[in-house]
Amino acid sequence: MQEADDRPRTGGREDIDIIRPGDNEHLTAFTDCNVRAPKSINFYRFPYASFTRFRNIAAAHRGTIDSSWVKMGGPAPAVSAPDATCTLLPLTSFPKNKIKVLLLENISNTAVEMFESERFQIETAPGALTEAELVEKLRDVHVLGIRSKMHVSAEAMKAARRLLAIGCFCIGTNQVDLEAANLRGVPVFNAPFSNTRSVAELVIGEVIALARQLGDRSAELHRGTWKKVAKGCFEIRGKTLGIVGYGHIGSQVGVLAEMLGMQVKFFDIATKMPMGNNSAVATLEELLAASDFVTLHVPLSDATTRMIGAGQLQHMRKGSYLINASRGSVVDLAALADGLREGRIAGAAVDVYPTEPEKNSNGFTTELQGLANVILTPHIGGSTEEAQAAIGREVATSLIKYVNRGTTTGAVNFPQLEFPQDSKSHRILNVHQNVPGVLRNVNSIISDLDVNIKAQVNVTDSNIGYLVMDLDKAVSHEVEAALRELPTSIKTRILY
Ligand SMILES: NC(=O)c1ccc[n+]([C@@H]2O[C@H](COP(=O)([O-])OP(=O)(O)OC[C@H]3O[C@@H](n4cnc5c(N)ncnc54)[C@H](O)[C@@H]3O)[C@@H](O)[C@H]2O)c1
Ligand SMILES: O=C(O)CC[C@@H](O)C(=O)O
Repeated sequence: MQEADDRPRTGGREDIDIIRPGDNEHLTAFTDCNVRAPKSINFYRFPYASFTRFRNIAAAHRGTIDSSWVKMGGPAPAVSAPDATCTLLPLTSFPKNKIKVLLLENISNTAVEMFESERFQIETAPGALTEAELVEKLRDVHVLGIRSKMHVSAEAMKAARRLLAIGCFCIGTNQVDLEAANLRGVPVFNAPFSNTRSVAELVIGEVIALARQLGDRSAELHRGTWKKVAKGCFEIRGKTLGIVGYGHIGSQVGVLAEMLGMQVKFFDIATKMPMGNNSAVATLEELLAASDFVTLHVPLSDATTRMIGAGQLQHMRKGSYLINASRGSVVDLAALADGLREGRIAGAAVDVYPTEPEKNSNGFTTELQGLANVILTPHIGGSTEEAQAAIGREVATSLIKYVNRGTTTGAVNFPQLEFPQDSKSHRILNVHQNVPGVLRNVNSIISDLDVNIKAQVNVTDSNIGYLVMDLDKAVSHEVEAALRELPTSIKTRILY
């Protein structure tokens, strides 16, 4: 939502002309701010002027009064001490302080501060919610922010009548029913590479830790057992690292591993440019058979669910290691536990699990607990201060740009659109079913109303179309109302 040119103008220490004191009230108000960017009005109350009246004036200016400033009753204060200060918001099509943002799972303060500076209402919670709790919360939420735990189902979205957008403050978006969101006109944003380096560094650390059995040695000493051994411990120099999924994280791991003297091979379903001396292999089986360490960096999909099971573990070299920091369901953990017990797999580092606790305080069990040379971490691949701050900034920026301007660049389930808006026009955003005849109907509304369109862009995917129109302020509300009525319309908004 953005400032309109025709918002109430106030000048430096000038009376505000909409204030008309009643017969028995003497109320003056003026602002200390300049004409182009008014920020606040100070109210000076004389006998009989009521707080309600202040509030009404503030509301007329799309402002909010900080009530702690209000001193009711008593003698008129000196002019230098205002009774109340009304903070002005820019006049928008939907007041920003009515936009409700729900942020779950300990989302970084960087994001919270960005939403605060937009004056959105923010509610935060440290963990994920149950589906029933989410449904209840989503009733009046406009923007939902989650990380990897909160599952957002089609059912939960049904109740979310006001939901404009979802932000996944992470890379993975498998926790959201993306198609249901698309069909409801709700774009989903993520941070595709803000935690890439953090995951890659964790994986490199784990390669060394597994090769030297660091987890076990450390645990033994914590228990008071001194066990100085070289058997079964190796340098990683010259060993082969096999990377499954050579995207952002996989390729970064490949670069770092090569710097440490490893040979790097990768398998990806897409053709990828190898970094440095990394080389592609044609099949997963070939990769598994050629690697001393196998690390998984695929997204969760039908094809990757249980992509490493008993059969694939049989293809791995005897005494090799497996690292999974992708998604829990990519590996059959029972089969991995068997492989580890039998000694075919010499060690594993696992960061992600098919089922993970919703909150930090909840208990956790896995079939891998108690096995030798197994490093278990609680889904911390992206959990560094650097990554969380960068993710907070990136996803909050996308959400704010969508709320304020309708920009969908970076949305993972939505037609992509971004173009600047001329401040003299209003912008209408219309998400509609992608069926024949929609644009004909839109254009007939426009020609009936004799509207001057300044810009019109329609982008589509297989389900929906996203139409953005900048047009004359004088007719924008009529056009918006007519578009809303079209049976093909899913969501229609107006911005100014
Ligand atoms: N542990 C953590 O904290 C953590 C942090 C970030 C990301 N992740 C997970 O890591 C995954 C990968 O992240 P990324 O940024 O590298 O994603 P990416 O999209 O950049 O790369 C994924 C790669 O996997 C490939 N791929 C997809 N399906 C495949 C298949 N069946 N076989 C082989 N290759 C396949 C893709 O072509 C792509 O190159 C994310 O989807 C997320 O689930 C985990
Ligand atoms: O921090 C998280 O919750 C998720 C991290 C990771 O799995 C991701 O998808 O980015």
